[in-house]
Parts: sequence; structure tokens; C-alpha cells
Amino acid sequence: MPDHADRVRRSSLTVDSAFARFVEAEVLPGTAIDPDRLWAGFASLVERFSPLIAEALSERDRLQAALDAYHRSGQGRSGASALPFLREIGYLVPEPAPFSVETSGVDDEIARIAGPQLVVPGSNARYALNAANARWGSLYDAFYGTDAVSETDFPRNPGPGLDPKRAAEVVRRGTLLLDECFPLETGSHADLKRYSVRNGGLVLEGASQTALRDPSHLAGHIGDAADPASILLKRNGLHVHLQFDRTHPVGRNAASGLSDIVLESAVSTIFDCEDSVAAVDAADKIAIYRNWLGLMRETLTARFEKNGRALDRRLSGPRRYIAPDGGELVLPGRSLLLVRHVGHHMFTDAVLGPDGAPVPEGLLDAVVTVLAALHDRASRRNSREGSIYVVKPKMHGPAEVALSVDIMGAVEQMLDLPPETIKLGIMDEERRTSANLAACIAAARKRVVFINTGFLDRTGDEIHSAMHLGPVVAKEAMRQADWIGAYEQRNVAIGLACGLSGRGQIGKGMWAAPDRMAAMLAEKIGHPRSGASTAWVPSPTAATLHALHYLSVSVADRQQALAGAVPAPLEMLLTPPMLDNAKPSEAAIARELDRNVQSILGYVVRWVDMGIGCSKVPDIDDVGLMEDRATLRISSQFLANWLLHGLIDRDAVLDSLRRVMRLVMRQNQADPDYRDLDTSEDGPAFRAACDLIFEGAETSGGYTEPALHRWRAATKRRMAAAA
Ligand SMILES: CC(=O)SCCNC(=O)CCNC(=O)[C@H](O)C(C)(C)COP(=O)(O)OP(=O)(O)OC[C@H]1O[C@@H](n2cnc3c(N)ncnc32)[C@H](O)[C@@H]1OP(=O)(O)O
Ligand SMILES: O=CC(=O)O
Ligand SMILES: [Mg+2]
Repeated sequence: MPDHADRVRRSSLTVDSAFARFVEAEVLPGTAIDPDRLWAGFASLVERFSPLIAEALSERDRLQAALDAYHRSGQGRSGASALPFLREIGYLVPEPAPFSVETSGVDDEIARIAGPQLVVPGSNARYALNAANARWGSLYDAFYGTDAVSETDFPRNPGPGLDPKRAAEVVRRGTLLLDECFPLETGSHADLKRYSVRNGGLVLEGASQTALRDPSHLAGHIGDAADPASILLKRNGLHVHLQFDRTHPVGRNAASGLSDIVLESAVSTIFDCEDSVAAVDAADKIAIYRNWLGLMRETLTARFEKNGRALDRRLSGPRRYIAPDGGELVLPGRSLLLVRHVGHHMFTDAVLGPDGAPVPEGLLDAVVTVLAALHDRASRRNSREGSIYVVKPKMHGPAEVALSVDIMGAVEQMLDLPPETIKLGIMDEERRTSANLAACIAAARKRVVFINTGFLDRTGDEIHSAMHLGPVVAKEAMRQADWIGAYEQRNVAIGLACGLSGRGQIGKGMWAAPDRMAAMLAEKIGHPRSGASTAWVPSPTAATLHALHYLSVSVADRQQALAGAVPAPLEMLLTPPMLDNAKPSEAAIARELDRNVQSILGYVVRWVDMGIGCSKVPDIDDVGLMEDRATLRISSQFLANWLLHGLIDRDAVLDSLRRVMRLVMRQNQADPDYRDLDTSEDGPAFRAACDLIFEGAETSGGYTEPALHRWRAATKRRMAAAA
């Protein structure tokens, strides 16, 4: 039950006092909206949309119940056999007639420039600032600091200073990039002694004089044209900044003085209010909204200590160059920011509706984040087009997309914004959305700016959808299942058919192994090759490395080549990933159980006890994996499924939880905030993990929030009582 203490009345709403103060004293000033109008507008939004949201949620449950009954009767093992049934119950809607999206006022970062998309938990100001500034990143640092350059062949110097062999390899790899992407008429960039600019062209001096094979690759320079401090190159819409400094430890060993290669990296960034944060009450929501507001007002700063030094972080400014024609070229210093709201199924007691019930949290996200973005509409520093980019996750099918569109329209009216100022990113991460993707895009045709394969949630929903059909394949095998191949291919083919090329992004999912950059370099080039114009990365360093893929592959050319591609058959998409007769050995089952329990506990302990919504959690082999609510949904749904079908039993799960909790404690020992946590069996994290697994089959959508929120809120209450 929500706690009604310390609340104020606003219109027909009852609002947490601190929340009301935050909105009235921090968000509203500087906008033309006054508090009375805001709260009255929000109250009518709540009154209008709460019943519609409730209806959408019960439609989810109706369809899942119909699927469950169908599956219990043993039907639906192939997509082909299930199609008539899925049409009959309204799970599948008719395909729309061919159409093209009509979104206008879209910034180039979304519509035209293919490049990495970073995601950052909105609760962390230090990371959020870092993300906003991650538009540019040092390639040399990214190579030097990660396994992108082999740590076995070129070990890192444990002491201070650069290891010369590793540094030389970094430079060699940088030169390979330059030679591949900016080839010379003759020779290699490694041979050059001087880069200079003459008559708007790049003059390159080595043993002899040479030039860029494609002179249009030169985009600008900084400093004296005869001996520039920097040269700016451009390929496939992305800029590459060559930094020259003959006093720098790297530059002094390079004949040309090249000391770094700085890549345009995170072209866009998603500020996340959803799966990477732990926000269970008004205080948590305020902290996240305050960071977003600070970004929109350009006032956000963070002070922190790193390597024994106090550091202040603030937003970077634009970068200025002399263009080849002698004019000034100003490039954004920051990533274009989008904001991800929570899904329709979330409610928050930061505000209580006229009936005293928590309001739909998505409505609060819509109003407060758009209100904060009004500050940017005045300065146009984030969106030069004056657009506001909202990413809406976990929508099930076109009716829910239409509902989001109506909510955005109502928010625009309420805040006096021109229609369709708010653009919509559609996460294609629930099965009913993938299966009706064209209709989903059609429902948002004037606002849609991206579709993205959120394959992590999508995997969780795949398991939940088939919960009663039988045991599903293990997590690793899921990546090879038919449905996922069809899902990824269809997303691109349908996105292209709906005219997203040049108007919005077709995006791919997260690289969830933040320390495995060599593997990322090898695998994630598949994304631009598949025709996707962006893909998610977990960190600025990953953004810089993933940018190499877009420099190398022209997404525009790939999209042109793929135009008219036929989407993989719906039957394939809708064939569930069942184990069938291939029951794993007892040892394999035990390993899979421990592996998933490890992911769950490692993440949940930090969520419930420390309020950290996204963590790097060591897996059973000690590889740090990014865990968020979506990966938790997979692990918990997976175990719930094997439990339901008798591959594991309750005692085995409890035994694994007990053993793995000890391992998790050991893995976290170095974290000073961790030691005093309650990791006992009665502790909130253990119990949350139990709820996630034991109640997983019956939890609507297989979502993790009910258990996480319940136990985090209980922990916060206990901490408040003890304080
Ligand atoms: C399924 C989905 O919904 S995916 C989307 C949700 N997931 C995400 O948003 C993942 C975002 N990434 C993260 O949260 C983090 O990278 C984690 C939790 C995976 C790992 O975090 P850490 O263990 O702290 O990373 P690590 O110690 O390697 O690096 C920390 C440094 O990288 C920076 N960093 C790491 N991730 C990010 C990020 N996403 N944005 C900006 N900076 C980041 C930090 O600012 C820090 O640098 P600083 O000391 O200069 O501030
Ligand atoms: O939100 C992303 C996902 O994969 O889920
Ligand atoms: Mg997701």
C-alpha cells in the first residue's frame, strides 16, 4: 500500500511533496507552463488514459490466457499450425496496406547518420554526462584499454606509463583503419611525415608527396593549414579527428606526430528511465528526472573521485574546424539524446490518482521528461530540429503503439507543443509487436523514428509466451533458434519496406559483454551489414570501437541493396523454441540451473539492496556480463519454465540459490558498499530471487518489476526505519 504521509493535493491528484516541489521549483521555471495548468493537465491525462492502459493490460492477459490454454492442449508447436488460431483470437491483426512513414523534423543523427547508440542508466549523473559527451572517443584509448588489442600478445604495463609494445600495436591498428577507410593514392598513412592543407585539399608528405584517393574525405582542420593541430576526415557520415602532437608519448614516436585518432562514436544516446534503473518511489524518480533536466538545461555536473583525484564532469561544447572551403565547420560535441520511458504496465505512487491509486508511471515519464525537454526546445542544443525523442519499451502490438501515440499527442496539447514534436522509438521487444510490426509502425507513422530489436526482452517474452507448451531450449541455444533469426531479419526488411531509411533508425540490440571488446569487434559488424543503421552499446569505449564498423560498412549502400527484401515467414517467427525430445543430461541441467541462478542473484542483490539497476555481473565462468531487468526476465522465465515442466524442482532451485549466494558474496567482496548487505535466506534479495523464479510462470508478461519493486521498497522502508 502506498504511504500517504507527506503528500500535497494538486488538482484531483495527491502528490508526494518532494515530487511536487521538484516539478514546481526546478522543472517548470523557464517554461511557459504554470503549476496549476500543469497539474490540471496531468490530472486529465490520468483520468483519460488510466482506463485505456488498464484495458490494454487486460488484453495482454486475455491473449496470454488464450495462448496458455491452447498450449496446454498440446497445440502450437509450429508457427504454421498456430496462425489460424492466433488470427482468430486477435493476436495477429491484418497487415496494413503498403505505406511509408511520414515523420518529419528528425535530426540527422537519427535520420541519416548510421552509427552506435549508447544506453545509459538515467540514475547515474556521472555516467549520463559521460554518455552525452561520448559523441567523440579516442580510438587509441579504446584499443589500449581493452582486449580489442590482444592482452596475451601485448600485455598491458601494470605500472604507470605506456607499454611500448602495446602502444605500437595500437598505432598499427589505427593505421590499418586509416589505410582501409581513407586510402592514399600511394603508400600507407604509416609512411607519412606531414599532413597539411593546401587550396582546400589534403597534402600528404612521406618519401614522396601523395593525396587521399578520395579527396572528399577531407572535412576540415584546426590550426595552421601548413602544420595543423588536427585534421578532420569523414566517411559514411562519420567524422574522424586526427590529433597531432610531437610532444605526446605516442606522437613523438610517429613520423607525422599523430598522437591520437578520435572517432565520432555515440552518435545518439538513450537516457534510460527503464530497465537499467531501480526506481521504486518518488525519491528515485526525482533523482532520474533531475539528471534529465540537467542535461536538457545543460547544467548537469558531477563531482567524483577517480584514481585518488577529484574530478568535475560537465557537458562538452561543440567542436570547431576550418572547412576545406575556408569557412567554419561546427560539429556537435555531444551525442543526440533520446529518453526511454517505462512501459505501460508500470505504476508509481509518486502521484496518486483521484481514486487514491498509483498513477501509470509512463504518463508521469511522458509529462516530466517532455516538460524538461522544453528547455532544450528553447536552446536547440540537443535537438537542432526542436524534436523530443521518446523511446517506448515493452509495447504489445499496434493497439498499444496507438495508445502511446495518443498519450504523446495529449502531452503535446497540454504543453502547447506543435503536433508530432514528440517522436517515438518503438522497441520491437515483445512477441506481439514483432508479429504485427508493420501495423505497429503504421500506428505511429507520423512520429516513429526507430524500431529496435530489443532481443533480450524479446527472448523473455518468447519464453513466457510458450510457458505452457513445454520446456524451452537453454539460453545459449536460444540464439540459434528459428524465431530469433526471423525476428532480426524481419525487423530490417519491414523497417525498410515502411520507408524508415533516411527518416529514422533501424536498430539492433545491446552488446551485453562490456569487457569482451575483441568479440564485439568480430561480431557486431554484422549489424551494419544486415542493414541496421544503429545498434546498442553498453559504454562509451564500446561506442568508439563499434563506430569502426560504420566507417567500414556503408549502411546506406546496404539498405539500398536490401530494398525489397522479403521478410522471413511469419510461421518461422512464431515457431516457439522448444526442447522437444532433446532432454539435456542431468549434468547439463544442473549447470544451466546454476548459470541462471548466478545471473539472477548477482543482479538482484545489487538491485534490491543497493538500488543499482544495471550491473556488470560475473557469470559462472567469471566473465562480466551486463545484467538489467531484461536479462533478468530471461533467466527467471527460463528457470520458471524448466520448473513448470519438471526439468528442475523447487529443492534443486533452493539448493542452487544457497550455493550461488555464497559465490556472489565472494565476487562482490571488493565492493565496500556490499559487505553489510543481507544475503541470508530471509533477506530481501534471496526472497526476490525466489519470487522471480517460483512465481515467474504466472506473473503477467513474465516481467520482473513486481518482485524487484516489492523487495526494494521493503528494503528502503527497513533502511528508513533504522536511520
Ligand atoms: C536490455 C536493455 O535494455 S540494454 C539497456 C540497458 N543497459 C544499459 O544501459 C547498460 C549501460 N551500461 C552500464 O550501465 C555499465 O556500462 C555497466 C553497468 C554494464 C558496467 O559498469 P561499470 O562496471 O561501472 O563499468 P566499468 O567499470 O567498466 O567502466 C566505468 C567507466 O565507464 C563509464 N561508463 C560505463 N558505462 C557507461 C555508459 N553506459 N554511459 C556512459 N559512461 C559509461 C563510466 O562513466 C566510467 O567512467 P568514469 O570513471 O570516467 O566515469
Ligand atoms: O531493451 C532492450 C532489450 O533487449 O530488451
Ligand atoms: Mg528491453
